[in-house]
Formats: sequence, C-alpha cells, structure tokens
Amino acid sequence: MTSSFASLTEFRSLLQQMPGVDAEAAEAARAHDSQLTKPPGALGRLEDLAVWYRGWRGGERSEINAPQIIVFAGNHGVAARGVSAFPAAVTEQMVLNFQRGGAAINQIARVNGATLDVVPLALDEPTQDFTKAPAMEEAEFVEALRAGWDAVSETADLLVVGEMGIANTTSAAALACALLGGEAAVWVGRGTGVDDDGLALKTQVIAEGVALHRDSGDGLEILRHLGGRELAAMAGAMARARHLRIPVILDGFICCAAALCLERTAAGALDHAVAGHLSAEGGHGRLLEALDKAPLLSLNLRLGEASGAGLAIGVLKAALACHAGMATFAEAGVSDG
Ligand SMILES: Cc1cc2ncn([C@H]3O[C@H](COP(=O)(O)O)[C@@H](O)[C@H]3O)c2cc1C
Ligand SMILES: O=C(O)c1cccnc1
Repeated sequence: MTSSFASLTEFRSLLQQMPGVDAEAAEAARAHDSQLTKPPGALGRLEDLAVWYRGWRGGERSEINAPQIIVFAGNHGVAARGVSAFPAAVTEQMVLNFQRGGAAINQIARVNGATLDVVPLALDEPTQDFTKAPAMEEAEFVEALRAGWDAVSETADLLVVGEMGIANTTSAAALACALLGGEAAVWVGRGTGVDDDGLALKTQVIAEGVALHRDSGDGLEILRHLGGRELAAMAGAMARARHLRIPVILDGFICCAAALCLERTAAGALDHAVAGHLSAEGGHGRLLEALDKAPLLSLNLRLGEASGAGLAIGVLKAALACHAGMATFAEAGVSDG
C-alpha cells in the first residue's frame, strides 16, 4: 500500500492505483450528523468537512490527534532572472529560521497542535532556469517526488504541505498557465512584492517558459519542466497521503499548482484534499476553480509556508469536535421538530 517507487513510470502507476473514499463511512457520518442537536445544515461546511474526513479515514475515527505539516524548500534557477523581490539566499536563511522556530508557520503549527517537519532539498543546486532548459532532469525530479513521499508519517491523521523557495510563484504561475491555458498575465502575481517593472519582467519570463515547455507531456512532465524540487516534493507527499488515506488541506498558489499537476495526470488524485484558504496571489482563485475546490478561509495571506492550510487545521478540528461531541436530539431530549 505504501511502497515507494524508483522511476517516474512507477510513480505514475501508483497514481493509477489510488484508494477511493469509503462510501459506507461517509454515509454513516452523514446519518450521524442528521441526529445532532442543530437545524439540518446549520453547521454549513463544517458538516461536509466531517463527512469528508470520516469518508477518507473510514470507520469511526473522527478526531484529529496527529496533524503533520511539512515545509519543503528548494531553489530555482529562474530566480537569476530577477523575478522575486528577495534574493535566492533567503530560501536557506528561512530554513534556518523554521528550524529555530522563528517563522510564521512555527507559530501556526504550535497553536493548532501540529508537528512541523522542514525538508530542504539540494539548496546548493538550484534547478535549471526553465526559460532555457527543463527545470529538472528525470532523476532529480524522481528524487524530489520521493523526498515528499518519504516525508509523510504513516501515523499522521491529517497532512498539510507547504513550501519555501524564492521565485517559486513564477514557477507556479508557469505551471498553471501551461496546464490551464490563457495569457501569462492572467496567472502572474506579485509574490514577495515585485514592483510594476518586476511584474512585467516576471510575466515575460513565465511566457517564455510556457512557450518552451507547454507541449512537454502530462501534468508530471510539466511539473518536471517548469516546477521545482519543493513543488515536486509536495506532489509526492500528497500522493503518499492518498495511499495512506490521510486527508490533506491544500495551502496557497504554489501548493495548488503542484496539486494541479497531479490532478491533470490522474483525474481525482486530489479527492482526499480540501482547499485551506484563498491566497492574495492573483491566480489562486482561478486555480481553485480548476481544481473544483472552495477555500475554507480568506484572510488576504500571501505567504506560503503552509500558513493558510495550517490555520484551516483549526476549522477542521472544530468540525470534527462538533461531529463527535454534540448530543443527538434523543440523548439531549431536544425535540427534533
Ligand atoms: C522572508 C520570506 C519568508 C517567506 N516565507 C514564504 N515566502 C514565500 O515567498 C516565496 C515566493 O515568492 P517569490 O516568487 O516572489 O520569491 C516563497 O519562498 C514562498 O514560500 C517567503 C518569502 C520571504 C522573502
Ligand atoms: O499563495 C501562496 O502560496 C504564496 C503567495 C505569495 C508568496 N508565497 C506564496
């Protein structure tokens, strides 16, 4: 069930053998919800979340006790084109910050009772500049997918993946543009805060990369050509979670671009995931529409690091606490109308 893979072909075949939702468990959860002391539907999406979670976990398990957040870090050759407001050295500096507990995600993980793992990926070997060559060779790409796959804890009961990688909003926009079409200008955003000239340059760089690689193959090939190691690792981790029946909360624009690559390779590959939030990065709303997922939160975040999804852990925990802890009409002696 959780065997690893040695090649892209093996990873592809794992994507074709994904377990589905446990329809009986979901049905039992829906039936239980209908007995709880509230007007039907009054807990809105919290009700759907509880049914979704129990459907993926199966059985009676309906508490989150071991959420795992993993932040993957990678460096991008395309950063040398000047597409970020910050230098590439910040990727490694932020990894140290995560390790010392000083980043936003450290605080968000702590208050939501999640473990936080930080996985730097060959930071001293940036990917190739995708305007000139494929970002990754196949062997590097498989290694990054596998780093993600191997980082997921078998005992986690919820997975959130995030990233750190200067210039990765350029990579994410290129992925979305190549897979979903439209002009680069539709997908580009300011990332860390590039100015108008920076935005024009970034749009041009995305368009160049997409023109070079858009016909390179399926979602995984597009990810190899235009992605980065941390995006590949996020995809590998989300696929492993599916095989372990661990539900996933998606983070912002970059995480969702990685998710889209899986979805475009194997339809339904993200059925075990919900969207944690709507990022302020321009194209995220459209990306969520393409994934057919509605965000749980909208807080004007544009950080990444798994921050939006990390915050949504609290919402999901509350949904399950209501589902498991509320009295039924019969238990409480409340008239059910
Ligand atoms: C100090 C700092 C902390 C961050 N944490 C996440 N990001 C975010 O910003 C980067 C993407 O934006 P761009 O494509 O413009 O480089 C990613 O590393 C992302 O995780 C950060 C960026 C900075 C500067
Ligand atoms: O939405 C994101 O993931 C995002 C947006 C801006 C910068 N970094 C990440």
